[in-house]
Amino acid sequence: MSLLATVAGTPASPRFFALIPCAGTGSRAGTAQPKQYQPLAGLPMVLHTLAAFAAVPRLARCLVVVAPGDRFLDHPDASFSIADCGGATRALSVLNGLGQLAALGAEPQDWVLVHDAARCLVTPRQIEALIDACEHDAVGGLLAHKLPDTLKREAGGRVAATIDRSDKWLAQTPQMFRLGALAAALEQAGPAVTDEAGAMEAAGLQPRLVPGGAQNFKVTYPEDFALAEAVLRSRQP
Ligand SMILES: Nc1ccn([C@@H]2O[C@H](COP(=O)(O)OP(=O)(O)OP(=O)(O)O)[C@@H](O)[C@H]2O)c(=O)n1
Ligand SMILES: C[C@](O)(CO)[C@H](O)COP(=O)(O)O
Repeated sequence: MSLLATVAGTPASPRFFALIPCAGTGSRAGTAQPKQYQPLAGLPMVLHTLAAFAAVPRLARCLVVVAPGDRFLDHPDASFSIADCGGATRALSVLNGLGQLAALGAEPQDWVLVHDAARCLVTPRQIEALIDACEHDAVGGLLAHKLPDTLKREAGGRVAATIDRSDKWLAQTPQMFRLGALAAALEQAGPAVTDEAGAMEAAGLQPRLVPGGAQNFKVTYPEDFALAEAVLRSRQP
């Protein structure tokens, strides 16, 4: 037990941090600038993402990881911190961001909620639901969406089989794990792992699946922008 915890008489509670990987190029989106900076309903996409996290009082700090030299978000009174330590893959951007959080005072036992800048439709209620479901969990977990459609396996442009979908989920973000365990798992898994849960699974752990929702999709392809814009406008008063 740390000195602080001994003095206070109770174990120090882990804190909650948000880490937003925002250093991708958005190659599938076909936009001139990285997709996370495209205007949507009057604001750059990532500012919608950050507004959702700013509305969760339990978060101690939100760190945005951008590409080296990226000054798009520089702002003196921002409710978030920025580190231009993005890497060549999402996993490297997250790993570098975890190092920055540690340098800013986050402890290995603190929780980190990693969320794609490009999932701009996440709501404060969904973030709270993930924390509520995972804060007493030994491992942590992720928002995910149960597969809504019939699932096919393809071979040469034709259906080879219909797959049982009853146990299939689409992984979303945020994904919430302890900082120390996540950093170790990402180091071990290597730069190609596509989500935090995958790194934890490779370490032999079973992250908890927490229902997200169809609207928490990742803006990935050109047609996704119009859908995201429509949802954002439908939420405006
Ligand atoms: N080297 C990278 C790659 C991705 N990301 C971030 O990870 C999130 C999810 O990744 P994805 O949608 O795959 O974004 P991109 O890699 O930018 O897209 P694409 O694969 O189409 O190039 C995005 O917010 C993206 O900015 C990152 O921080 N660093
Ligand atoms: C983390 C993620 O959003 C979960 O679905 C996803 O893996 C991000 O990257 P991808 O390259 O589009 O899979």
